[in-house]
Amino acid sequence: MALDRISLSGFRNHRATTLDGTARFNLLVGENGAGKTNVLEAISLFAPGRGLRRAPLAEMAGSDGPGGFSVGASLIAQGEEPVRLGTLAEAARPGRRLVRVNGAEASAVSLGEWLAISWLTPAMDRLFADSAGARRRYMDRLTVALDASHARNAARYENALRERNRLLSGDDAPDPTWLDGVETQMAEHGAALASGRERLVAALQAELARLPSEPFARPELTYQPGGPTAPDALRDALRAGRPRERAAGRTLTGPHRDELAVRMAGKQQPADRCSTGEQKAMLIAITLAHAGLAAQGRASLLLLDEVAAHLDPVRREALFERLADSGAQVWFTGTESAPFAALGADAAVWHVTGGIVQREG
Ligand SMILES: Nc1ncnc2c1ncn2[C@@H]1O[C@H](COP(=O)(O)OP(=O)(O)OP(=O)(O)O)[C@@H](O)[C@H]1O
Repeated sequence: MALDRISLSGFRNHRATTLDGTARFNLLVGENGAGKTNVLEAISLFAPGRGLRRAPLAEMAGSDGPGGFSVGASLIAQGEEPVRLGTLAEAARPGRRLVRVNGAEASAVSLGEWLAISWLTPAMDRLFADSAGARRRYMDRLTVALDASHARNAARYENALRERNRLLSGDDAPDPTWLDGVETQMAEHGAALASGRERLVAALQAELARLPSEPFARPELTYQPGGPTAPDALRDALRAGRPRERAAGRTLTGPHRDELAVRMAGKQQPADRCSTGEQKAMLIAITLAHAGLAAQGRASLLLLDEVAAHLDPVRREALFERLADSGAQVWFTGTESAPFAALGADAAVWHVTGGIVQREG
């Protein structure tokens, strides 16, 4: 299964772009600022959530258009009717993204029944050095691709956490009955959130352990919970922590303090102290492991923004081999096509210039 026809209308600098007859490997080539990443971002909207740049919808609407956008695609599976997928934002309904499957309105979460999308972008290069919050968001994004209900657990926990922090930081002493109710919510959704992250990291770790550690540095991942992970234990910890947390004015235990610890296999130092190239190699390894886990009989898409051109020839070839084994439909961006020559006839080359896309040949 793969996306066959993709169309962008009023999306950033793409007024009306259609990519017809996409291939197993697709290379978007063009100068800086041409609109290559914009195509990847549009495709990423077929995953539940905020897309590859985490941008607000209004920002994605073309600045010279009416203030909305639409992205459509057809998904083909051998011997079956194509499935038409669409997502759009309308100027009249700010902040709301509509999803359509075969013309009928659907939820963003339902897109996960059809597609699993993984991506790697230059913005993720700082993931290991960034704040723990960035790694929590990363864990959540990867978990949602495996289990869409994780997004609901995360949102409900966040809401309850915000409410508890509001109560703790108020001028008046918080009402204990109100706190009881909020903590029960936090315990239920927080335990589900923690268990989703824990399962993700265990599954990724198992997948990574099967891969050779050459030529891509293999990361070792550990999930470090920010509090008890069982509902009762979390509720007890929250209750016991009330005096201290009232003094601090915020909640100090729970999955909002989780951490994803990463180090390179065979090295003791944490990932943020590894070289830039080693960090990139570990990110590639995690992305490929995740794509392998996420596929589960669905169409698997990998969006690799400016990845291949930064690899040396040995690693680039190894990446292409692993991608060929993965079964995923792959979308690369690059400023030139030469680094992708080894993909040969399996790759479609799409030239992007000022928001206009043309297929080579
Ligand atoms: N809402 C918008 N409306 C119109 N144009 C936009 C909008 N948002 C971004 N752009 C334009 O899109 C272009 C950037 O596109 P994109 O990030 O896809 O470039 P790219 O080809 O990936 O470049 P690079 O190789 O530098 O990463 C810029 O020219 C920017 O001005």
